[in-house]
Amino acid sequence: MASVKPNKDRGRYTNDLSAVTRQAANMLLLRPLVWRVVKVSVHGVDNLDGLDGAYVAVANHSSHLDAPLVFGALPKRLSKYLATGAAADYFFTTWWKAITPVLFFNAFPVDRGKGKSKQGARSPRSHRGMAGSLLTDGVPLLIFPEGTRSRTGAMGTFKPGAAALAISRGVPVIPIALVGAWAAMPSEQAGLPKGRPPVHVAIGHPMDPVPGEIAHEFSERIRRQVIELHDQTARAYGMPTLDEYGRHRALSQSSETSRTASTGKKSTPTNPHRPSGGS
Ligand SMILES: CCCCCCCCCCCCCCCC(=O)OC[C@@H](O)COP(=O)(O)O
Repeated sequence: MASVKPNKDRGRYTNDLSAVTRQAANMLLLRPLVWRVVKVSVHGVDNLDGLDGAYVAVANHSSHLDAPLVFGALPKRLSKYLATGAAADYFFTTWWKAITPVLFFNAFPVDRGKGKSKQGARSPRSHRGMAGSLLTDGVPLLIFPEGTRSRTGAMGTFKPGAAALAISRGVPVIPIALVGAWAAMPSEQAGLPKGRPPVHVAIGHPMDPVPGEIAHEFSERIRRQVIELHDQTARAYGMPTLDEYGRHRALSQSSETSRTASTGKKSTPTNPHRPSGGS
């Protein structure tokens, strides 16, 4: 059963001193670093005029730049207490892996059903209820509903949890599309982006569930809105749309199938925005 103890475990997410320190660390350290290694353009901040109180921000996930991009793009009044859902099996296995997401992004653990459950350790399902409790406390959430970074640039399916949370707590969803983040820093790349590639953060109008809408339906509507924001921006700046990434993946898969059949060797996905043979 859930082992979240309300005040002990959640107090730090609403702590004022932590919030001010986090904002300063983001504004003075991480934002300048990220804005230096990629050329960031933010669109649609006006769509958030008048938005107050808790919300769920939902974005496509393609790189480790994604959380810093969202924190750096949102107005300060909205990012102050923002807490980011981070994979428990990836970021919360040791204190040193948790330190960056917790200090900069107010991260809370999300279970993906992965990871080993050692005796005495938290089970892979022990953080259930945490996100809902934070929203109830008035803490806005940043959730990447794909649950994993894109390996190809295309967008994956959305888990309906973010939509379900917004419905159950009666808060709006802010749809956000991150364009160019995969090309800038794909998951297999160890270092920082090279050549200051362009990245766009497109923020949409807050979305409310319509009466009677169930989580899967709302989630699908949010996903379509993220795709729309992504592709409108991508077309405007001559960058690949999600469909183009999807087609490229399909082509690579079919050419890989024929290559594997003839050579027995496997290849990794290529980046349609990079010269072939580039690192
Ligand atoms: C300029 C470089 C700046 C680098 C900052 C690094 C900060 C990384 C912390 C981000 C924490 C946000 C959590 C994102 C949501 C999440 O946890 O997604 C899972 C993946 O992510 C890792 O799993 P996977 O994609 O499956 O390998």
